[in-house]
Formats: sequence, C-alpha cells, structure tokens
Amino acid sequence: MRSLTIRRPDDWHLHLRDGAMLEGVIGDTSRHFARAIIMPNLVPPVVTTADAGAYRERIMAALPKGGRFQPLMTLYLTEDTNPDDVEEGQKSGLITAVKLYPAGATTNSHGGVRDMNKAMPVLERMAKIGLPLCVHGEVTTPEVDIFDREKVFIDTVLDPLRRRLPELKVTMEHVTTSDGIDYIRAAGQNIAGSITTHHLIINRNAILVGGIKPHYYCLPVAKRESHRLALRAAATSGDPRFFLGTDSAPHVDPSKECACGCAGIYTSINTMSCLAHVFEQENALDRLEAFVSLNGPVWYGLAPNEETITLVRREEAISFPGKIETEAGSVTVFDPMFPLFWDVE
Ligand SMILES: NC(=O)N[C@@H](CC(=O)O)C(=O)O
Ligand SMILES: [Zn+2]
Ligand SMILES: [Zn+2]
Repeated sequence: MRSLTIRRPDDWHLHLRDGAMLEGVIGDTSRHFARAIIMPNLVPPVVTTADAGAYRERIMAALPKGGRFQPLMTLYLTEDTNPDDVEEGQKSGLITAVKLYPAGATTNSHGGVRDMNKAMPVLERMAKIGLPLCVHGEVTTPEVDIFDREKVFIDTVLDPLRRRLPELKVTMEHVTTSDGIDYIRAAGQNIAGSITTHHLIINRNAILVGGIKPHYYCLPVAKRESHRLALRAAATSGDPRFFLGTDSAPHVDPSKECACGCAGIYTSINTMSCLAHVFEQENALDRLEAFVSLNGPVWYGLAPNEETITLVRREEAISFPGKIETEAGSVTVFDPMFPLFWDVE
C-alpha cells in the first residue's frame, strides 16, 4: 500500500501544558488531530470546572490561525473534588472525563488521590452520570518495584474499584504491560485502554543500554520486550477497547538532561508516521483507522470525525527535527531509531 486515507484521528491522552510551552506544541497536534483529551496536570492542576473552562480558552487562544481543533477537557481528581461541580461540568459539555493520579505517581501528581475511599462520592456520581474515569494506573508504594507498579495497581486498586462500582467507565491510560492488556480483554464492559506511540516502539533497553537515555524515559516506564509485543498485538487487533493516547508530554531539555530528569516523551509531531510504520510492520494498515480514529470516539460516546487525512509512503525516508524550539526552551522529539517513510499529506 502506497497511500492510505482515513478519518482524521484523535489523541485520547495529551499534555499541552500552558503558556509558552502550549504555544510551542499545540500546532504539532492540531495539524493532524481533530480532538484530544487534555491532561489536567498543570501547576497548579485543573481541579474545577471553572479551571477547565479557563484552560480551554487559553488553548483556543494558542491555536494557530485557521486551526480547527477541539480540546476535550478533564478534571484532576482530588480528595476534595465536588461531585456537583463535576456533574455541572459534564452537563455543560465542557468535561469529557475525570483523571485519577495516585499521589506521587508521575509528573505533577503530588495533589492526587491518597485514599480512594475519600474519592468515592465523586466516583459514584460519575458512575451515575456516565462520566469516564481516566487512570494513571501505577501504585506508588515504595516497596513495589517500578516495573511491577502497573500490575500491582490492577490487582490492588483498579480491580477492587471496578468490583465496588461496576457501572463506572474506566479508561486505563497508557497501558504498558501484557497484564494490562489481559485485564482489559478479560474484563468485559466498562473498561478500555489507551496505548501510546512510543510504547509500541521501545522497550526498556532503549532507556538503559549503551548509556542512560533520558529522552526514552516516561511513566509508566517502558517494560521488557514481551510486553511491547503484547501492546502491538492489541493495538493492531482492531479490538474496539484499544485506541491511541499518545501521552505526548513535552519537557524542556534541561529538565530531562540532568541528575533527576522528568518523565515524558514528546511524540505529537511524528506520531502518525511512527504508527503507520508500526501497523505496516504488523501487516495491519487496514486497522490503523480503527486504532486512531474509530475506537476512541465509540468509547467516549462521540461521533468519529467526518474529515479525512491521507498518509503517503515516500520512496525516501522523511525527516523530523531532532528538537522543536519553543519560547519555553527546546524539546527533544521522539526518535524511533528507524527511518520513517509514511508522511501525512
Ligand atoms: N507520561 C509521562 O511520563 N509524563 C507525563 C505524566 C503522565 O502521563 O504520567 C507528564 O505530564 O510529563
Ligand atoms: Zn500518566
Ligand atoms: Zn500522560
């Protein structure tokens, strides 16, 4: 196949940040994606519907001229989140999901949830009104090995929560293990999973072999090869419970290239080229549209986009900048470590 026309894709997990960084990165998303679920882990986080409304306005103001892009806003769940505010946010059409960050699990998550019992009134309301919970699925218990944190989260937090509140719709975000894939496959209804571009491409060797490579470090951290293969099988299977959430998470280079570097990989700019490459390798180009454009809208109860994009396979490798320059500083672009041929026309 030399060219492929699909409905315009959406990104079901995206970090746009704020201010100069927002201005520097939003064009890379709006160029290809019609909509994205916008993560609320700003400093301070987006906790109320009013915060989300103000953030949405800043995003719209930062959009390149003529850009048509719809940010789907989320609220950062805290132990004090007010169920009425969440319900009003959903009713007004502003809020698409609420995000659970276990406290301390990842970038800007210190204000997240420590005791799930305290979040139950909001979660019960969400179950009642059909508002999905997006989860960063890792425990933070210091005794638990970082490579096991997703599996332990499933066993000790996610599964008990779903048994307690089976009507709650849960998106397990950035699934990185075969345990996550198996759990979603076996769980029946009210659960789905997003998968990032980079977790389909790298395993943990990318971070550690030949020197420490901060630009491949993200959370949940990439796992061993067998997990990457399970993610690829799920993403390319056409199973409607799996869809793209890039988790593109820009950090300026000095924040990553230091003694305690931040977690996050920036992929917005080359995600579609990387994904077409992966799906071609798996002989699944005919399922790319399901993964990037169809499965997510079904899960979130939205119509797929009417517009299309066309991917073209070039004879020569195409190039992306190694870094993008923003007013906040330079941000290194994800390097898949193989040449890319698929271009978005
Ligand atoms: N994925 C990451 O490694 N980082 C994200 C946070 C997150 O999604 O966990 C970020 O905000 O930088
Ligand atoms: Zn996360
Ligand atoms: Zn994220």
